[in-house]
Amino acid sequence: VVNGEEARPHSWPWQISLQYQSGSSWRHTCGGSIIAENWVMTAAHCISSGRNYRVHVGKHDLSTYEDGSMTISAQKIIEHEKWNSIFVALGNDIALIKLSQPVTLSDTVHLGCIPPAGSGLPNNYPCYITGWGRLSTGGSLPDRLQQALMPAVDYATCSRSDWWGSSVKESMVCAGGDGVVAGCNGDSGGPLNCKNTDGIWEVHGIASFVSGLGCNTVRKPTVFTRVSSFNDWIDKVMMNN
Ligand SMILES: CC(C)c1ccc(NC(=O)[C@H](Cc2ccccc2)NC(=O)[C@H](CCCC[NH3+])NC(=O)C(F)(F)F)cc1
Repeated sequence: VVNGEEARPHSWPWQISLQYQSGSSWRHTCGGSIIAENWVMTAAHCISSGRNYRVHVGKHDLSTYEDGSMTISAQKIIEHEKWNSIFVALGNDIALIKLSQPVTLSDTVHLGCIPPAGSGLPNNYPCYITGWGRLSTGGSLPDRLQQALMPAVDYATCSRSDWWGSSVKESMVCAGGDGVVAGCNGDSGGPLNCKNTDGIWEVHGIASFVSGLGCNTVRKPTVFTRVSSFNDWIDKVMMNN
């Protein structure tokens, strides 16, 4: 997250770190959200075939051991069947990870809420991006979870030609774009958190892409997979696996 701040520890208890095995150690590669005791939602572009993945839950500082945190291996990873890594602009950048064992819910490990199917966000609706992604374009990765207020940008604005144009679809959610705050590499797969009118936090987005010109590029908001376009797919996958 570029130009964010350190989150209060465990204030986003559905946020996970997706890690892959690199030799004898494990590396953070993406964020994700716990949506059921044995399911994590992330971005399809986070998944590379031939890699071994595990999920780290209940974490704040990735560099230390933290009581109540757990690492759980991925038993099965299902990418959206219409995801095409060559054409990110087509969307469907969503994957579900079935965990080898259910998480133990606690005050540092909670489920994230999926918004109602089809629910949208008005322009400028306040949301937060969270993640352990780069602190600047090409910059360093933080140890501690970052957050940033990133107002939603409606489709009418985000699809303007001087914004994302036709690269953005209605199955995506845009946020930010002020040239200051942004998601960045390593935030991929993580949540866009928005509090609904009942005061409940919902995971409205899965971080998908930012501008190749740089993470915080003005009029190039961070683009998220719109979770409320995939309620049926999510239900189907969890029922059938
Ligand atoms: C829609 C299509 C034209 C499109 C495809 C990809 C991009 N962007 C990118 O690929 C930029 C490149 C980059 C590298 C380094 C620093 C900053 C930006 N990276 C990203 O957007 C990365 C990884 C996406 C991989 C998609 N295959 N995503 C992110 O950083 C995040 F957190 F926003 F999700 C932008 C547009």
